[in-house]
Amino acid sequence: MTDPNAAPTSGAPSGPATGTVRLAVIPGDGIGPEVTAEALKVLDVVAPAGVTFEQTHYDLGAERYLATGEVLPDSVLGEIRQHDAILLGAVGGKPNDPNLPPGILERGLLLRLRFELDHYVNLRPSRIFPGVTSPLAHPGEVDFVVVREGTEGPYTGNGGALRVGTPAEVATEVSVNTAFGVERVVRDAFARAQRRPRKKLTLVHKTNVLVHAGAVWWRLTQQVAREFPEVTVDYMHVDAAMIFLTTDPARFDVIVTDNLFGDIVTDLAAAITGGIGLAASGNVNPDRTAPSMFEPVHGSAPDIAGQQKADPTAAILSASLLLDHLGHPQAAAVIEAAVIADLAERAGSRPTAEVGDAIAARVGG
Ligand SMILES: NC(=O)c1ccc[n+]([C@@H]2O[C@H](COP(=O)([O-])OP(=O)(O)OC[C@H]3O[C@@H](n4cnc5c(N)ncnc54)[C@H](O)[C@@H]3O)[C@@H](O)[C@H]2O)c1
Ligand SMILES: CC(C)[C@H](C(=O)O)[C@@H](O)C(=O)O
Ligand SMILES: [Mg+2]
Repeated sequence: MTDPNAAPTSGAPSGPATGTVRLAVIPGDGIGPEVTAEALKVLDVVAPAGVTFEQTHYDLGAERYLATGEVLPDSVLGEIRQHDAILLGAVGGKPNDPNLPPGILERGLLLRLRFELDHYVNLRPSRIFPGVTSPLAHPGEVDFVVVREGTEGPYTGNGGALRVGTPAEVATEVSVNTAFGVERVVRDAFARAQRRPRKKLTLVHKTNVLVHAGAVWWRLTQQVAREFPEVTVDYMHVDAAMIFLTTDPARFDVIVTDNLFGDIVTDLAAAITGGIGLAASGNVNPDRTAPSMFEPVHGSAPDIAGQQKADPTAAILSASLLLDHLGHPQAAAVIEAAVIADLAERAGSRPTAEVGDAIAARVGG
């Protein structure tokens, strides 16, 4: 999916990657390998002139953990760091799978990659493509992007538990919000809003209750807004945002929000724009100090894994975001156009590989 916001200031390529693009591929668990195979199929046929992808596949995920106890060895992280970009399928087992310690793959693998590679912009575009049915009766023209903070909030692991298993148990999961972290993601979101036709930014938070974190977000949003006088700034409490996302999603242009709110907002955004199988994302390091990582918003979907029931469109659109990030907007647009054409003609469900074949054929043809 073409990032309509690629810009020279933030989140944008410093120049097209030519020659060999080193791509780290982490298919992961459940439907991850199934959808990743289709994204790679499409990347194969779209490879922009003069560019070849040199893929390194990493068998990180539940199987490796269960066989070896390894989640993300430092040496592997070091190797991944040497790549130009990462394509990830999904990781994790069944929710509350007794064979996997809670969060072992989510925290130990996925979040570790996002944190160590400084993916502070978690970019999640939402759009209702022509021909796609939204569960909303009158969704209107929906085309917004969520800029979810990716390295802070309640995700940092700043917490603990006391007297576990007793009636006096206490558990904390502290939300970390640094001025540095908030300001940089807010500035990135403003820059994206500035480049979009509607030039509107909505801060989504809960400043009426989370008063400390909320104050940092609110103040820095106001402050950074002065650098972007053309951008209209709106604010919405996250609970009210859930109302408007379902009653009038067309009002949103760029949403900026913290890590946890962004996680929740983007699953709803996916649902109202045709389903989780269509929702793409980029974990972007706008400063390019490490490779960015592209992945569908969805998880490993253990309930449909191994059955060729997964929709690979989100993974394919994530590959499009990847190309755009690497400085190939035209190739990215070709993939997006192929997806749009395929979506317009979809009738009934098709096996995962058939969807990939159909999109790859449009891209190649
Ligand atoms: N980025 C990631 O790797 C990521 C993201 C979310 C969840 N997870 C992990 O995935 C596992 C399952 O989590 P969950 O069930 O909460 O969320 P999920 O996104 O895997 O699945 C939610 C529902 O959406 C459906 N679904 C998901 N992707 C689909 C697709 N491409 N096509 C059609 N239907 C699709 C599933 O069948 C399921 O009914 C957990 O271990 C969770 O931690 C990983
Ligand atoms: C699996 C989990 C760590 C992850 C998140 O919460 O960010 C997922 O839900 C997502 O949306 O990518
Ligand atoms: Mg999520």
